[in-house]
Amino acid sequence: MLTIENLTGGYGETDILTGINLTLEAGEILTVAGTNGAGKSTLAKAVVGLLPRVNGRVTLSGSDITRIPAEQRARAGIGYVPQTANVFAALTIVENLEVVEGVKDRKQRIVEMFDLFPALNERRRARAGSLSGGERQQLAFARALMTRPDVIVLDEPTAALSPIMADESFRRIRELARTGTAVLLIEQRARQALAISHRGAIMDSGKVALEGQADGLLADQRAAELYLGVGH
Ligand SMILES: Nc1ncnc2c1ncn2[C@@H]1O[C@H](COP(=O)(O)OP(=O)(O)OP(=O)(O)O)[C@@H](O)[C@H]1O
Repeated sequence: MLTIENLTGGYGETDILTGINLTLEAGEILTVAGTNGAGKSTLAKAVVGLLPRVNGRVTLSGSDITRIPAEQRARAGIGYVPQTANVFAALTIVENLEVVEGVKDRKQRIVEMFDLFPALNERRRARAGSLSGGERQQLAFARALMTRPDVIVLDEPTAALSPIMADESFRRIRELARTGTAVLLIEQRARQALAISHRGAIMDSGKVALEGQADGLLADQRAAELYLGVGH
């Protein structure tokens, strides 16, 4: 579904990412973990088309998308929920869903989003600016799902959430993958994320330091000591 080959790039002249190779199949969850500043969000931006300078190749269902702009990638099937929630504060919840571009059978899709996120349905006429961090994150997630993306890139979706809400978010991500969506999941809660993932990649200094099956990484002593935090 998504392949990243020998990806190098950054914001200016300095490379932040170097030689990244990753693949993601339909219905698969790939967790990308790693220390602060390792380049996880930069990788997300490279995939969705928001990194100014990129070398290497990104393909979606076999098509090279490395050079196409973000809006076009979104239309081609890449959804993105950035780290700081992507919602319009002055619009209500329902209006935020109504303004997403490129949605087929919009009314039906909004009903489906409210089924998936009941908390949003309860507050559908509330302005997004008045929502809690967790609700805002759900709205950003719902907005990204409106177009039924084939691949969704989630940048720390549980960062603003309580442990209980984070559990709910992980459950939702798992369900989404079961419907065939490929999920690139960037997470600080690495152990929990790996527990719902098929595979994982651990980044360090702009490179993939370790990569493999999620259960293998969870059992890997070196990964545990260096990156996952022993006992967490
Ligand atoms: N807009 C930007 N312009 C220039 N450099 C940036 C920009 N955003 C991030 N960087 C740099 O890129 C490097 C990687 O940052 P990135 O945000 O990708 O890391 P991260 O792994 O997502 O970290 P965190 O877990 O803290 O979010 C850092 O050195 C950071 O300072």
